[in-house]
Amino acid sequence: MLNRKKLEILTIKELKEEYSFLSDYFKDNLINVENKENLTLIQLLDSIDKIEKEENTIDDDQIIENIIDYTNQMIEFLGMNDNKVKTLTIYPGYNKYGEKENYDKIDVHAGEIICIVGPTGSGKSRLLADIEWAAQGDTPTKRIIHIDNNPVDIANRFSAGNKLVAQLSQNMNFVMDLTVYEFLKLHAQSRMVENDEEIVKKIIAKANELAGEKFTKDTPITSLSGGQSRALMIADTAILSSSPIVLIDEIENAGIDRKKALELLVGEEKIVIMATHDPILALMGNKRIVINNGGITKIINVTEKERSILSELEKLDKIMQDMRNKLRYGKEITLDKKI
Ligand SMILES: Nc1ncnc2c1ncn2[C@@H]1O[C@H](COP(=O)(O)OP(=O)(O)OP(=O)(O)O)[C@@H](O)[C@H]1O
Repeated sequence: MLNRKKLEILTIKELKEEYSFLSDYFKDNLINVENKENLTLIQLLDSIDKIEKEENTIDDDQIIENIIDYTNQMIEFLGMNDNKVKTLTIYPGYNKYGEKENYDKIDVHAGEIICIVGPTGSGKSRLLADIEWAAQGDTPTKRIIHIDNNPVDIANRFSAGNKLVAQLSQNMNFVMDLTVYEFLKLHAQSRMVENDEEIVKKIIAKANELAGEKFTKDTPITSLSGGQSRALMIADTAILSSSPIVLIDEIENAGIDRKKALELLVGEEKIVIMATHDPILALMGNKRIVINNGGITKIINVTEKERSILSELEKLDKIMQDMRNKLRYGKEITLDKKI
């Protein structure tokens, strides 16, 4: 989407590169951009003198509003809708013995959670890497990944700014000397969102809901605990990142409310794919992909029957969490409830 903020920052040249149809729009509407491609639209309008504006009835605000409306309608019409992914498809490759995987394809839809399970060394991280890489038969597994029924074009595969996939790994180490607020504000500005203050506040509030111990906007990011920084990155990925696909390599030991974390990510219509052996997370998923010897051997749909166990598991989990807290705060361990 184009908004006023983005329009204020991008030069005419950058605008035309991102929205090629604007070249015709400028011509048709007699906006002369020749030799002015390095200016922003606002600078260009400022450079036209008053008399010329009056003669040609040029109204800056009207022009800006029209360009934003026109661009967003064209984005919609051409199906360019920024980075929204409806379906991710995995086509079969080969296991470590060179045997073909036995399935036609696996479709994953926006808002779904997929878990990857399998013994140590079986190839879970490899599958995550295939997805991150948008593999085109060019990885050891020879799998092919399609996004919205098409291979990912080369620019998108390697572009840093427009990443399809956000990767949340177990270790988050910040080295920048910034407060939480400054860090998020920078990210919000780089994404050119209009209401950055509001978004930064929302991310901090959500991250604090996920993290055990609260932090403030003035906390330096280098002094966040492991759980707090992970909570911050999850909230940031859910709310601010444009990446429609989120890959998570093990979330269970992160010291955060993992159920809320997943709900937050999926609530934003992301596709979440994670390697996990945590039964609570697995039951929150829609499907489980089972891997053995480098190959996908089974795809299990989580049934209502399986999911009905979730509330029991959550009760057990709460007992464990309470015990952990007792340990943490130096209390005696007691079992308050009957299991
Ligand atoms: N189909 C395959 N063909 C060839 N090599 C493969 C295949 N699948 C996985 N491998 C390789 O096997 C090794 C182990 O795989 P990987 O690290 O993905 O396992 P994992 O299940 O994530 O293990 P862990 O649970 O210990 O983290 C890696 O070097 C990986 O590249």
